[in-house]
Amino acid sequence: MVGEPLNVNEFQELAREALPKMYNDFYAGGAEDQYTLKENVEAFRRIMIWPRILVDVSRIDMSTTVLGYKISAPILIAPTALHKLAHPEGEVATARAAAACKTIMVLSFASSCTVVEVASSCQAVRFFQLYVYKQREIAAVLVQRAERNGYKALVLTVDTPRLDNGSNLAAYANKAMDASICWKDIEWLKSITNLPILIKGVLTGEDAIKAAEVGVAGIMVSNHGARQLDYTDATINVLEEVVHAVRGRVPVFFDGGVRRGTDIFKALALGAQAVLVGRPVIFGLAAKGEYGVRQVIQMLKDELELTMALSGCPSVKDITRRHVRTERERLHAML
Ligand SMILES: Cc1cc2nc3c(=O)[nH]c(=O)nc-3n(C[C@H](O)[C@H](O)[C@H](O)COP(=O)(O)O)c2cc1C
Ligand SMILES: CCCCCCC(=O)C(=O)O
Repeated sequence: MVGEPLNVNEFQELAREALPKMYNDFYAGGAEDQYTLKENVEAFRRIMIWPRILVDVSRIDMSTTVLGYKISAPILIAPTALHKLAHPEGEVATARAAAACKTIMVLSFASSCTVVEVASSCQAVRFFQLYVYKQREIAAVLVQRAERNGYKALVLTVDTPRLDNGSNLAAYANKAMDASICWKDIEWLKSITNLPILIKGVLTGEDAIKAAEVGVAGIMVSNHGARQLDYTDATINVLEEVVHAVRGRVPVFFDGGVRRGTDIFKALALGAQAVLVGRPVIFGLAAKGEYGVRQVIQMLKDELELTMALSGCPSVKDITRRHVRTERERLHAML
């Protein structure tokens, strides 16, 4: 590739050129046939935007709040493992980019920089993503360390009772992590922390209702970037079911396949409070370190701002369900 990347997708090619094949495969790949990996992106393309005209869009305000923390735009950094494979500065560089962009980074449990290194690298709101060891006392130590170091929420990832990529990391995780975790364990987690708990990996209305009932502070609709169970539906296709089931009791966040500002607009229109971005951040980091992550987030912000202006939405609150039509709705309208 020659020249500067023009959009987030072009960072994937830059990362492929920069990384050893094994690392790139780890970051870019999905589970098995990679059907859901493709669908996470493709499903966005089947949702159309219905713009409104003659609205004053001379000023666009993308800011929003997540668990009470103000951020510049509804775009968070998803937890992803092992950033030092992408760049020697690893998660510290990603955290600095998040701070510069005034957004929140969710630090992966499998971070290659320590919780303390990342916390002391810059001022920003950070959340900590958790997998639970069979030895619960280790989980308690990790949670309390995150709390002591100023992380503001726990993100419990629940779609990984087993990891599915055949790597040594997966073998280790399968041995060490607790596949018996179930709904009652949310009570246990609440008993060892004062932090709000978000649950990541919800894909059905039924589970969203249970999550709201056990008192989580937020729900993340996610299929783990299509790295776990192949042939789950694209996350954008299940978002609305979750939003309806939750009935506003807790905020719903979204990830999977977000590559354009229009994708973010569509997710917000379907009820997400904010989106999280996984691979594009790693691709930015691999291509250009901290600056690359900043560029990726800035591109998404610029695209979202343009989409809002052209759709007649001066603030994120103005983005409504009426601003998008799903494929099903368009087919239905033909009858
Ligand atoms: C290389 C890689 C590593 C990941 N590691 C984690 C992890 O450690 N914890 C976790 O909860 N999710 C992990 N995820 C899933 C992301 O948090 C997120 O759900 C997903 O990447 C979103 O999809 P996207 O990559 O299409 O944006 C990982 C994803 C990738 C691509
Ligand atoms: C104990 C390490 C677990 C690493 C899991 C990384 C991950 O979630 C991924 O998708 O890769």
